[in-house]
Amino acid sequence: MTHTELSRLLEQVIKSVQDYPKPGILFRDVTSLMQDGAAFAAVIDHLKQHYSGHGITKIVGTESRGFIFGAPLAYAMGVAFVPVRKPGKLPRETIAESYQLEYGQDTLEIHLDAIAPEDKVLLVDDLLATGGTIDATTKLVRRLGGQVTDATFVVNLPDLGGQLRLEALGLTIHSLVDFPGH
Ligand SMILES: O=P(O)(O)OC[C@H]1O[C@H](OP(=O)(O)OP(=O)(O)O)[C@H](O)[C@@H]1O
Ligand SMILES: Nc1ncnc2[nH]cnc12
Repeated sequence: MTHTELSRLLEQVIKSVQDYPKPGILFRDVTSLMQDGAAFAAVIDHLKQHYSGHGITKIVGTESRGFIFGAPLAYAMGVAFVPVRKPGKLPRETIAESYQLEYGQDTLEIHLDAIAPEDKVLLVDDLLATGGTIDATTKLVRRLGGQVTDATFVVNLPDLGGQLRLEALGLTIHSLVDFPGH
């Protein structure tokens, strides 16, 4: 399946919910994509192919929807998966970064021993909005000495500016479908 064909499929299977979780937010719901096994597999297969030969050693996925795409991609690529979690969820020693969301503020944590300096890390999340989540995740991985050059998303909301924000951090962004507006 080409990137264009996959984009068209994702436009059809990802449902939109007006005013969730707050008035004014148009929520792009990837659970409707996961309910379609062929579409879910097409996403993972595409990303595996896209990143083959990039020398990726670890995938970092951000709680919670980043786990849904990051873990199967890590399995498919035969590399490690590292979860970045919301506060107080990781049992061993962590470092933390706070960030702004489209609809709130939060903190993310990573285990101190999860990244080694030689690691080449791919960041995975379901959706790119303002970029705050992956900005914070990039900082966590870089503080541990990991190399981060790429981040991938199923959905990009280009009008929220996340892609430009992450490109300013030196990341190359690959996303599968763009939805205009907020
Ligand atoms: O680009 P940003 O403006 O940071 O927004 C995108 C982030 O927001 C959502 O996660 P959320 O924090 O709602 O958590 P969830 O995955 O646990 O639902 C989404 O899954 C991304 O991680
Ligand atoms: N509009 C949106 N839809 C789904 N998840 C989101 N995370 C941040 N903004 C979002």
